[in-house]
Amino acid sequence: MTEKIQHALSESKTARWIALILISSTMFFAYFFVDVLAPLQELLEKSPTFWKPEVFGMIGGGEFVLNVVAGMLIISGIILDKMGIRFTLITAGLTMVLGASLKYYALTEGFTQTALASFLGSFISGIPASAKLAMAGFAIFGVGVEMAGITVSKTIVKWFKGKEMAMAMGLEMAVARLGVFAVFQLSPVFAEMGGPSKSVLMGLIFLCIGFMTFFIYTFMDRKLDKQLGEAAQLEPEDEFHLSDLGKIFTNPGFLTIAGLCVLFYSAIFPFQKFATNMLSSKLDISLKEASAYFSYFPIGAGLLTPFIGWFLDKKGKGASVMLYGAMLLVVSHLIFALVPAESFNTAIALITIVILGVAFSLVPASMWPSVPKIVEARYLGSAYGCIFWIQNIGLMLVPMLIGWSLSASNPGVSEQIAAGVEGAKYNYMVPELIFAGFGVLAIGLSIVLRVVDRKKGYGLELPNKK
Ligand SMILES: C[C@H](NC(=O)[C@@H](N)CCCCN)C(=O)O
Repeated sequence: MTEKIQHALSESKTARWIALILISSTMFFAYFFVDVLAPLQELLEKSPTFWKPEVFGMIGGGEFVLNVVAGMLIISGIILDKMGIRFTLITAGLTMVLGASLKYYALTEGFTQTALASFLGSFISGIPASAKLAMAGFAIFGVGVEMAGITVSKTIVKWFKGKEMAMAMGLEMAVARLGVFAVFQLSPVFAEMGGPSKSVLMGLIFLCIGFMTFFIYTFMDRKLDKQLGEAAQLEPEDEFHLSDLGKIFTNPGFLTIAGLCVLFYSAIFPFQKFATNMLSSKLDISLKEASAYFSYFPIGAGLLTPFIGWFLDKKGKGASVMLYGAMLLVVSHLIFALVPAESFNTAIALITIVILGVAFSLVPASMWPSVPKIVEARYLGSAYGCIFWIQNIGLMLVPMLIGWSLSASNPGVSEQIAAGVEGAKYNYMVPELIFAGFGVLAIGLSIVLRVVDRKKGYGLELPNKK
């Protein structure tokens, strides 16, 4: 058995990194598709789609609906543990392509002529038929992309456990964040060639390439399992059972990390949706300029993440790194909230974005490689699924909370903006204080995590590399 493991494909550095490149490429295309409409809000408000900002926001949240409400993320985790990595990667890839195709079809001219369009337009008239179908497609895509996310995490653990695990996870996230950067640069260019549907079509084509890289990876996965032979086969008592969900939800380490995850990411991903407008209001610059400043946030954070991962593999200190990340999160949101617009300038904005970017590298780099240390391998997929599920609840609800708080703390401003009043803009102090509040709670949970780690001996402060 030991000999088999010694000769396994995963012991070859080249093979491990090729496996990582293949699965990370899919995540690049997947994250590209997630935000493909984000830079096109203004275009979509016009003919032929006529999507109002609320409709646009609702479609953004649609990504998480099936995962949260129908519990699809928990089901995805169970599928992963029961059916294995290859089956789940293919299912996730096909689900993403199916959902993306529906979203594309919703934006085509052909769809407007169909009976389905007439039917979808016959109820809730405030939401156009195209938006309803696009939201359904995005919800299906959302199931696929989150299923892909948990499967990729489990795959990295399979190849890199005891080796460069955190660095590999950091690199995968870096590649995914490059996808976000790429879409902010390219989607407007594609839209200039043929409207939003062209951008979505390009995103769909990219996803098909991503499906191919997942597919190619499955051959490596099969080979690795074959080489490991019975070493890879679980004993009957090692198989996943539904009752393991109970073990996950009563594990104090899991509960603390899941709480930390929802609080931290609620102050990052929903913030990304409002950041351009916030910077443009506070710095009194155009949306285009503000968006250009902010596009460096995901790429900067992404580039730093593998280095933090490398440090965690060598030196450990994962739980402490999560605490420092939460602290930086609070500092940056407090600067955005409390520095008055008169004193806020480009330099302060950039420094604050850098601080937030560092937080966005520290926490993900240390959080995801910590999960295999707190749960057993046989239900690792379900544990990732459950954490993502809890996180998705926040990602679905927080944008609504922020939108509501923005309107409530700026009475009459949206009407002025709609009426084209010169100089009308939002003050983001209250939403920013809410984001900072999530950070304060995350600091509290990071401290709890260090205590739980010491008590239970998870080894979160130990290096990953043996
Ligand atoms: C690895 C981690 N991914 C997630 O947290 C996903 N559940 C959410 C992705 C949302 C994309 N709009 C990450 O990217 O840090």
